[in-house]
Amino acid sequence: MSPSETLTFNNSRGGSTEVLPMPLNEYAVTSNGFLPEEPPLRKLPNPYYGPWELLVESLPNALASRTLRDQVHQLPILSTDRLTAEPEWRRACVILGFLAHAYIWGGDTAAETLPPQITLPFLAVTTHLGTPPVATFASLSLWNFEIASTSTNTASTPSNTTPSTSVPDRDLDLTDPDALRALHTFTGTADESWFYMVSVAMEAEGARLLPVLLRAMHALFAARDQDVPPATTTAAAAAAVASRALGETTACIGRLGRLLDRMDERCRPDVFYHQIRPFLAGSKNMEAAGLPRGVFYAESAEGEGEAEGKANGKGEWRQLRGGSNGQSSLVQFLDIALGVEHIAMGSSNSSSGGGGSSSNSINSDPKEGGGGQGGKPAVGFHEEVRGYMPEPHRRFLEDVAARYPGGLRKGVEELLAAGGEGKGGLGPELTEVREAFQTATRALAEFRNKHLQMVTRYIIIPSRQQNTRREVNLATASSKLRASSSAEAKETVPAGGGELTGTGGTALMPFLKQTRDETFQAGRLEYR
Ligand code: HEM
Repeated sequence: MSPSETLTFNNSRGGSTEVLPMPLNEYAVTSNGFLPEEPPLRKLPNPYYGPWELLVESLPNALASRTLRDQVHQLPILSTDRLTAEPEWRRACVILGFLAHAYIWGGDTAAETLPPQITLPFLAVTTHLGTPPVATFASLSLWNFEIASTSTNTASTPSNTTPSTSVPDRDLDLTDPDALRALHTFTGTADESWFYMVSVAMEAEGARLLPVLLRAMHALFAARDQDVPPATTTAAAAAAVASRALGETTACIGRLGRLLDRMDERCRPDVFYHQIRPFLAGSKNMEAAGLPRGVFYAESAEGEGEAEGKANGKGEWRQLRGGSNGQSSLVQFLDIALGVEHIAMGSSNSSSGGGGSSSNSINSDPKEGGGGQGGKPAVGFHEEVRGYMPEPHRRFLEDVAARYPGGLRKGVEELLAAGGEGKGGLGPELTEVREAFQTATRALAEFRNKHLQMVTRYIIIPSRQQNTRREVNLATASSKLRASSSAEAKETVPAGGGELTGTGGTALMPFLKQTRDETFQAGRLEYR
């Protein structure tokens, strides 16, 4: 399809039909952006799945009483044959993601083997949805919310009276985290629900930018592709569309930042670090937490002995990242649209100056972890975590990037190159679009700065406080020693020494600072 062709997108909110350059509904992108159009199912309708529902409903109690693993062993191995519509598959993914992480991290030591009661259906469900078999941003946040204010399922409502779906209400404002509640948590705390719901509200807030930025990229690329002299009304009109879109982007990123600030209202840093975060951990780079080989996904009862070297039953060792907001498609969309480029840490092009893959590298293969070595090309965090997004969202990002390479940065640079000073033509429009672009990239970089400060409050500072809990979990495991002499790394040293890492072994602060700096960098246009 050429850039000038358009397809329609039926925006069910308000019933209006917008003309957009890409068919968003083919990418499971809705009027709520990467969130589903309707609130997620609160219960699988087929009573066959009752045993899963019962267990996930009582998850915090089962974890607190240390009975979760026994209860999982008593589950029947359920087939996915009775899942029909997409919301049911997503609901199953939410349930199994919570059960899997609760099973692995809900004991005195980490469980090296995931039993077939979880593994078999989880593999089938995640194959269907195109995600790895692990809790992801999608299963923890995008598909795990309900409307608190209109819901009949209050905390005191027994689960057997819970209706199978939330009440759809098109006027509901998903951008208000006060109106939302997580369907499931590990800890049963309001802190954990708030942590997920702030993210949902941000996704809803950012949803409006998807059509706006697509139209702007479309306008600039279409103007460029028209074989006409630079200083035309087409180019001027395109510059005006882009300026407006960038203005909206700046305002929206400001609102995203204000939502991020609201995290502190109900999610306490010590609760996050010591109680919630341990359950979000994955199985990659988790040697210190007792998972040197990752987790064995047993596909038969015999396979359960594999971790102890007892049997050669069916199954597979997997090393996967844990759930992280870093898997948000919205932020990656903003990067693509603004032309922000992230270089894999440790690759030779790295702006942080590293050469080749290093021990602090966040490079890895999405399925196996630890890549970027042994001659394999370096894969950066952002590229890697695309493998943790639902398949249609990943495809959407890839298609947008392929269709508009370099995004608005490239589009604006080309306008400036073609119609810049001394070439006549687009004077004020050019100045306006250049400034709008620079303001928008600065807003995104400042958003990342805010996020950095949040990581300091929620991870760095609590990591320096003594953990009195006896579980082996990410809170303790992530503080493992990492050889590093850089000044930045020293800032991140926790109480016992060493460098803090993210959910997939990321050298945390250097990585986040590099990501922020690359965002600022995009604002330094090649043509001024
Ligand atoms: C208590 C709140 C939060 C903490 C402690 C936190 C922590 C982290 C950590 C440790 C990473 C490094 C990568 C990883 O380990 O997966 C990360 C990355 C990231 N986080 Fe957060 N995060 C928080 C909230 C959020 C929210 C609400 C968003 C909403 C979009 C977000 C977006 C991102 C993004 C996009 C990345 C990837 C790096 C980038 O592109 O800038 N985070 N975060």
